[in-house]
Amino acid sequence: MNSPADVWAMVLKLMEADMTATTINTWFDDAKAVSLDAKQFVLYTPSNFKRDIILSRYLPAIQKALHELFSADLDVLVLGEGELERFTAANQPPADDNFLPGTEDYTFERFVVGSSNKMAYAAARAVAEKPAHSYNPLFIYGESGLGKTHLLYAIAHTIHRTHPEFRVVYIKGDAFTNDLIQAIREGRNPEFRNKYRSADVFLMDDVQFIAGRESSQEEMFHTFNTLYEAGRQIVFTADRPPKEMLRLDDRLRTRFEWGLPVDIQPPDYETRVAIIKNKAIRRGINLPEPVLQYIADNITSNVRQIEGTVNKILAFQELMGESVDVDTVIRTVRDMCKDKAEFLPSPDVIIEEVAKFYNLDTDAIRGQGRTKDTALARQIAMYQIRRMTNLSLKEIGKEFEGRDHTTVMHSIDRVEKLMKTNPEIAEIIKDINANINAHYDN
Ligand SMILES: Nc1ncnc2c1ncn2[C@@H]1O[C@H](COP(=O)(O)OP(=O)(O)OP(=O)(O)O)[C@@H](O)[C@H]1O
Repeated sequence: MNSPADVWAMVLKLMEADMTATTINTWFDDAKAVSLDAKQFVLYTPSNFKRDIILSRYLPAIQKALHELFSADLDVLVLGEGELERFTAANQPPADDNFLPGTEDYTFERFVVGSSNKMAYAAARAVAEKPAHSYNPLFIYGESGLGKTHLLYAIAHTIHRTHPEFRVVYIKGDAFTNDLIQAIREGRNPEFRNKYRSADVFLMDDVQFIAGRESSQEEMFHTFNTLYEAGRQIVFTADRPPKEMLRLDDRLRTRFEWGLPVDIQPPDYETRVAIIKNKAIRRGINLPEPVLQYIADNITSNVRQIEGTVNKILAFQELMGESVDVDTVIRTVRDMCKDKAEFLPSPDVIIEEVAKFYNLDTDAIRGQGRTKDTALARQIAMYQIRRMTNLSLKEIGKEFEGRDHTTVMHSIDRVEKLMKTNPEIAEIIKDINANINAHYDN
């Protein structure tokens, strides 16, 4: 079935036969199709004056065009200023739990608190217990795998339990961007807006992904204002504080800083021990003290990695049915570290991530695409492959339809220079880097 926007484009085309282009431009330039079903077609124009003219003069023409398209008589509803929000709210499908993250593991009770995360934990709890009372927005930042998503889910679950009537919207920054692109493509902008702007609690994970993306930032700005003015709770997480998001709009940056920015640091030794104990005990296993200490001493920066190690050891213990000794643990931990050191991303993944970042096709990057963006994306991809793999210049050239090794060298040179003079490029490369590494997180 065609989208309402497609149908509206066809209606305009049909009406062109009976109307001048000026008439169409004057009365329909900012009209947008809102919805279409078997009985009704809904149109919106931001001006009440235009709505009245459309209704009094052009309704029969629209109905006639629709009849030609569908061989059926459809009701036509034309919405004016302020009516769109009411219409979408009234016609919205009942709030479902799709927006609510599924996992029950991520609760406050299962979050181990230590000096590195106690501020973030306390702020998240305060927000969950009294939404929109204390910190709004709450902005939690820190490196990957330190518990930001865990806290966000915990907020979602707590509020869902205490206020089942609240609409809790959870979305990742990149999913927001994708959703927006799709909504624009399908002419579903009002639906998109309504989905996010009608939230009682709005949780956005990894908001850094919207930085540098114009339409996402624009949408976020209005979403933020609507929610904030309506007194709704907003929480963001990101891998860095707002002031370090160089490609973020200033007006968003200031808003992100309005409430409480709070960081999560890598856990200290005591917290690491507590996390390991906690994960083991929940699986009904008591790890001997030296084992705990060995893991806590050697896996230091990332809770996700600690979890991975503990899971491996517990699986081993469950399989063998006996208590693990320190030697086995040492071998497991060494293997984990060795895997890390020896792992090299593949050129395919690197090119794929650069392409995704620039919204390009991988073929365009590998091949002959000549736009400014494609050329820069290609140079960045070459630079990243050189930096992240062991490939020679010649081998890198082969990845790009057999380009010469001097071309590769010049590209890498150019990116290195750009990184020194243009902080935005340095930031973009950092982002792409993180996305590439995310493929290999365990
Ligand atoms: N303090 C903690 N207590 C218990 N588990 C934790 C703690 N911190 C993190 N974890 C666990 O570590 C894993 C990684 O955490 P999480 O996904 O929340 O990280 P993140 O900061 O959102 O990372 P990313 O930025 O990569 O999404 C999860 O399984 C989470 O439950």
